Amino acid sequence: MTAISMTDFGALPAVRIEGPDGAVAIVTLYGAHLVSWVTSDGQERIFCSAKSSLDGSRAIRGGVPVIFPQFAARGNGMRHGFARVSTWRLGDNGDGFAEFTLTQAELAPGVAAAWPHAFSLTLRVEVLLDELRFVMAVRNAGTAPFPFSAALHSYFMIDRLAYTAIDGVQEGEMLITDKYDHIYFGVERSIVLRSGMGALRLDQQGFTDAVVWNPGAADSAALADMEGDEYQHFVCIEPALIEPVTLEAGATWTGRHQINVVYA
Ligand SMILES: O=P(O)(O)OC[C@H]1O[C@@H](O)[C@H](O)[C@@H](O)[C@@H]1O
Repeated sequence: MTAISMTDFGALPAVRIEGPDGAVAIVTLYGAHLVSWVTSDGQERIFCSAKSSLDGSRAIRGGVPVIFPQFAARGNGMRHGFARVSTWRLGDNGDGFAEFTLTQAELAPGVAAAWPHAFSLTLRVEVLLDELRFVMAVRNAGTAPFPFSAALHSYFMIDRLAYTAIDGVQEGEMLITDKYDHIYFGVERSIVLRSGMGALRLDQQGFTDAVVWNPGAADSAALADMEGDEYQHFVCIEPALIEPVTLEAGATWTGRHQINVVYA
């Protein structure tokens, strides 16, 4: 059985997507936020903080936040955009996949007034054999162009930072021991994340850049929604479109991200 069903994650309504090999992903309607991906070997691959709000009062800390239409504080709007704090609608769905949609109509009135563009955002989440696949599409449904940035701010679970290496973002293997926050522009290769929990291969199309982030001990202690040494147990590797792209009226931009389990 590879169907989808409704569930809860904390106080948030969510969609459970089961793949052909028994892998399961959970996506909350709040943010179209993937909060869990358990592969067929029973291993959780995605980090979510034990202190995260799970009631829609603020963005979820962990999972795969959808960043749109602004990256971080690079603009005058809401930090990392409004998509992660808006409630999306469940759209087309079937065996092993679900699509989520957000348009101007779903936005809180203040948010819609601050970003007055007719848009349609779709996120397709598909659970395949040892693979998680995202397709994010932004459509300009209005009559004038608008600029946007986008990212899938993926928090990957690792056992410890010290046992973790990232390949494919720079020359040679990259190691993180504490705070790290860097944008790699023009990523063209597969990225491989290796940790004591095995390896994941990350591929992206449409997203031109990748952000690698970990808050380290000091910044993590300052985050109200992260506890203790949790920063040791994730690394964010985010397919991103950092420099705003102008989308013409009627046009659609598509970004894709595939995460594959790599067996040695
Ligand atoms: O705390 P937020 O808004 O979820 O942002 C987390 C991090 O997101 C990353 O994408 C940024 O590069 C970091 O600078 C930022 O701290």
